[in-house]
Amino acid sequence: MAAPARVLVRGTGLIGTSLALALRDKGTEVFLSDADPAAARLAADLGAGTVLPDLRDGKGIADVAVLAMPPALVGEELSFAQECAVADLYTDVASVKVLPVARARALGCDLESFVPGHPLAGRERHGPAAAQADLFLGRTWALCPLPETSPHAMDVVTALVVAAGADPVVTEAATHDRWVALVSHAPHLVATAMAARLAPADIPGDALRLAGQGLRDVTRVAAGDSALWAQILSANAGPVAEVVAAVAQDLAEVARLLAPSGHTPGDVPPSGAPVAGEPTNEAAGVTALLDRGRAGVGRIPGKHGGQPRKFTVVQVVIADRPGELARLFNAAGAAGVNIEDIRLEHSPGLPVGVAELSVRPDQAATLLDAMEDGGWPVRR
Ligand SMILES: NC(=O)c1ccc[n+]([C@@H]2O[C@H](COP(=O)([O-])OP(=O)(O)OC[C@H]3O[C@@H](n4cnc5c(N)ncnc54)[C@H](O)[C@@H]3O)[C@@H](O)[C@H]2O)c1
Ligand SMILES: O=C(O)C(=O)C[C@]1(C(=O)O)C=C[C@@H](O)C=C1
Repeated sequence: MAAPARVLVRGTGLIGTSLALALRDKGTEVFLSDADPAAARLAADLGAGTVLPDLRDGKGIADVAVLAMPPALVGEELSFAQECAVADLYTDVASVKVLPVARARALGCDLESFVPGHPLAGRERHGPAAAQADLFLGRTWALCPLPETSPHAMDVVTALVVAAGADPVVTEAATHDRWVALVSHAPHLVATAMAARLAPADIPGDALRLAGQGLRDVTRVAAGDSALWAQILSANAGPVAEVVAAVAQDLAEVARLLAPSGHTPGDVPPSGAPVAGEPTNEAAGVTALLDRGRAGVGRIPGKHGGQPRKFTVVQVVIADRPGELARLFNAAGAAGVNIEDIRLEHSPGLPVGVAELSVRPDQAATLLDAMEDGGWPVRR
């Protein structure tokens, strides 16, 4: 089935605007609406569609309306959108499913036309400016039809998800929430707990200058929006608490193994105690957890191949001095290469960093040549 011809995105933040951009790429006519008019305007300025200032003026404007606001508001917004009859069918993108479904049911929404959904793709940034047209490429998108959901609604919303580049997976709302507790919500808390150790009062001197990619990988998602995550975690409290307790148990056990009784880390070991590096029962316990961890990583689909992206990333080493990025952009422009996105990997205090430039795959070789000609070290 082809992508729906007309889609209304209500809530034009990171997810709503990313979806709007992806659907526009496929020729869908997209209407944008947000409780914050500036967010809808910015999404429109980014090329995501046309602003619909008031839902009450949008009767019949879309085939599908996508609700992309925080989870606790989805029920009310579904009820309002259906009252305005803005679309034939409705879906949402909230990170939890039981709560919005219960709210929609309690409010007497029409559930035949509603397909609860959740893209398993996102970023630690929010708002329309963080949107990416290829955010959903190759990612899983959970669809949780209710007993009342019509097969037609499922077909059309599935076509929307496929048009966005994602891979639909059908599951039931409560099962979805249990699974995402393990694969998304608890991981967010674990990253947060680690990042919280980096508070200024706990950091000796310049310790963070030694931070490499490991710390960045482990803590990236902890930069997410606290208000949104507080809602997600409280809406999925039971399943998340279970996973976090199990992780805490593993960590407590390792802490116990690494700090044998009577010997706190940093002390001189008591005489007769094994010398660091000597194999011990404790080391075997730690290794067992490390092995379980390695096996777990191996089970994550796509982890090794990476997610397919629409753009090729070119890495360029740049000096940390004023005007360097401008020089880089000018050189790319002079070579006729359009930079679609940029990310800087840079450790504070170091004289160089790495600019990761996303470009269309057919422009990558030209950019690499231009960078080399300009004297920048590149990674081929
Ligand atoms: N951030 C992620 O990584 C991610 C991934 C998958 C799903 N989600 C889900 O997507 C939804 C949106 O998250 P986001 O990251 O795009 O957040 P965001 O903050 O970037 O965007 C949310 C937008 O909703 C608008 N909004 C708030 N209340 C509204 C209302 N009552 N009516 C209309 N608009 C309203 C806000 O003004 C904002 O523009 C959430 O339900 C979240 O759980 C987020
Ligand atoms: O990659 C990120 O930054 C995310 O936070 C994405 C992520 C995830 O855990 O995978 C987070 C919450 C969403 O509901 C879906 C996706």
